[in-house]
Amino acid sequence: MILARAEQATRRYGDVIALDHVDLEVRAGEMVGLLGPNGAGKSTLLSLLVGMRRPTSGRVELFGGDPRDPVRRRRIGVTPQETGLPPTLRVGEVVDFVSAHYADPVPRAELLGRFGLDDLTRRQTGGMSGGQKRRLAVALAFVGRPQLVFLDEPTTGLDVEARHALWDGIRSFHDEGGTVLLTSHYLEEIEALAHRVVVLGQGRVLADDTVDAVRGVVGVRRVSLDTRDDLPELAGVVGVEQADGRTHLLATDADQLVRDLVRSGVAFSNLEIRPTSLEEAFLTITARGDQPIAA
Ligand SMILES: Nc1ncnc2c1ncn2[C@@H]1O[C@H](COP(=O)(O)OP(=O)(O)OP(=O)(O)O)[C@@H](O)[C@H]1O
Repeated sequence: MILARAEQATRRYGDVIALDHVDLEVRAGEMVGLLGPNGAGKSTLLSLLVGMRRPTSGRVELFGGDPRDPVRRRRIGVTPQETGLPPTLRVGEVVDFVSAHYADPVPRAELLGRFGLDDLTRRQTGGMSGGQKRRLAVALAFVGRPQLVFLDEPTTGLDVEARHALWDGIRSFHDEGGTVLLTSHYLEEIEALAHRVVVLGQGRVLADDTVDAVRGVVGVRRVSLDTRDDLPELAGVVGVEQADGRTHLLATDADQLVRDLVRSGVAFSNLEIRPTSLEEAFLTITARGDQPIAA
């Protein structure tokens, strides 16, 4: 069952094309990661799907109908990128206020416990750390027992421990059958949580596939070596890095690169070839910009 859908959705802000004919389907039970650099259009896509903005052209659907319909919106949970919590209200009061909008909200203690906030029930939100506020903002997306949750960069500003606590909260929702669409700049976050990744670049879908497949499609390998020589122009090299006294080349065809290196007469040692991380694959895809690599 498709819970949210964009069909050829385009959104302009004046001259800026934030989304350019985007197709996306989110099915029940999925956890989908939306990846893309700053300005790729991730937040805009979420704002269309949750009914906060309308597409300039194309269609968006939530539970098979108009996302602006309050009946549909009551079945979703949202954490926007920026959250404003009333600073003088206590954490418990904020939760109670949001809960009051739903027929069967998650009990306060259970919700706060799930996100590691149970000690803070009586704290005014103005006295919370940035990370604590972020956890509360994410927790609030779950209070109405939503079927589908949209999280825009949920763990921005969190330290490692808080990030893991939040991942656990998101995972437990998903394990119980919930559906999640999340954006992130943390590529390890998508990898840790989601099986499917949609890569956006300059408003277009560059890839929509499993995390493994995206890596496979890109097929970039990291070729590392020690050399004192200047390297010649080498075909298929999409990135060069110097780190720890070694030279690292990101290559679309590592075998060919090694043959070219040997042929070039460059003196090198300690050659090592390994698969790239998702981050490297992602940078390669977005650098290619205009070439969609997967349907
Ligand atoms: N309200 C607006 N008015 C004008 N331009 C906007 C507006 N909102 C977004 N944009 C532009 O639309 C493009 C997409 O922005 P969007 O915020 O959707 O990207 P994003 O992928 O979420 O970026 P980030 O990772 O930085 O949050 C950008 O070029 C941005 O400057």
